[in-house]
Amino acid sequence: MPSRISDVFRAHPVHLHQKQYLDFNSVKELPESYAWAKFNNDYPSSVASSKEESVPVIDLHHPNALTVMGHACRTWGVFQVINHGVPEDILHQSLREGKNLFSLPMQQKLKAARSPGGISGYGVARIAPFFEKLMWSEGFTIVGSPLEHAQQLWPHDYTGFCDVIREYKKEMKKLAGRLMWLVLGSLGISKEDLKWAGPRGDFSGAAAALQLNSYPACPDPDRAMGLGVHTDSTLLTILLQNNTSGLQVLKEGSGWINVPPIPGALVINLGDMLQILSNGLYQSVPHRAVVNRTQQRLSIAYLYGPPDSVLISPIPKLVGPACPPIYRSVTWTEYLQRKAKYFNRGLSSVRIHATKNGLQDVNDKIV
Ligand SMILES: O=C(O)CCC(=O)C(=O)O
Ligand SMILES: [Fe+2]
Repeated sequence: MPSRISDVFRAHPVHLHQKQYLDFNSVKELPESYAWAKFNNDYPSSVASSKEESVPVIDLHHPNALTVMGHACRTWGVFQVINHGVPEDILHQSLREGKNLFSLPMQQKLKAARSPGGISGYGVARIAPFFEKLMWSEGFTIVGSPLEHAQQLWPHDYTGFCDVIREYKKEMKKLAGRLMWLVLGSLGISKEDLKWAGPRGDFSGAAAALQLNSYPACPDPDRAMGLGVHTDSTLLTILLQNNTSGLQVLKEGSGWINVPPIPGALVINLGDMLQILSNGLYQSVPHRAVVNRTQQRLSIAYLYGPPDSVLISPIPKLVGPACPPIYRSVTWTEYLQRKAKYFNRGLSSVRIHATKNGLQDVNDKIV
């Protein structure tokens, strides 16, 4: 069982899959192009963790929330939050809209297909080219207004979807700003230390995308993979999952740990930009999604990053002679381009003390 991150994150060669849209519901047997098991040991049934460890659950109303969050960020890079202030109604409505979307006939979904080189729309996971086998999932990405794609999906009835998505994004933006100050506060960082958070410190210029994911029931779940291991390129990601398990995080020394759905809770992942900002004190968490035989799993990821063109570098307060900056400054736009090219070596590609070839494996992460 690989329990070290370095054992799992191999350099994935790039695979140019024929663009494949599988109508998952019509498939009775796992197609060979989706069977991961024979090709490496990074498939679900080979790597279940035997340890009884669980991702911290943080009550945002608790007076100790900041301290507990600091510990969770240092040791896990992921936690769940409850009492987060987002109305349960809007969580349910968003999942329902996601379910409706993925239930549409394939030819309808393809009307809103992500164009080559495009960002928004329906399609396979963006990280697919870095894996040899295809993933048992479909996705829908929303950047900016959902209107154009919603009109393609539901020409006569798109306002319901748009209203819910707009409301959801508004709630997520508010929560993400709050979480940022808790995470940064746990490092001793205050509003004066981060000018790009804006004059009110509300991260008004922050950039974000919404990623809806569907993992259909799978005829051979032990040999399939919903979403391959990756870290998010974000500052942080707020993830809503329906009542079906599937998300797993990789914990150094422990292996894959399930992140079970808790009704009303949201999962928070730290991303690569926060690792840069915190000079490696807080690390982005490798995660993946596995599938099951009987139930469709849905998730909605709010991918939250800094304003596109702001140069992000380790916060000056966190560097000094004893801990020099590990990363050079980089905008989110540049970082996303690097991630699209180098994938799991994205962070290493902006390290200041890089190896001779300019790159290090992502897992030479600072511990
Ligand atoms: O579906 C999940 O639980 C994970 C989704 C995810 O990691 C992503 O969209 O980046
Ligand atoms: Fe992710």
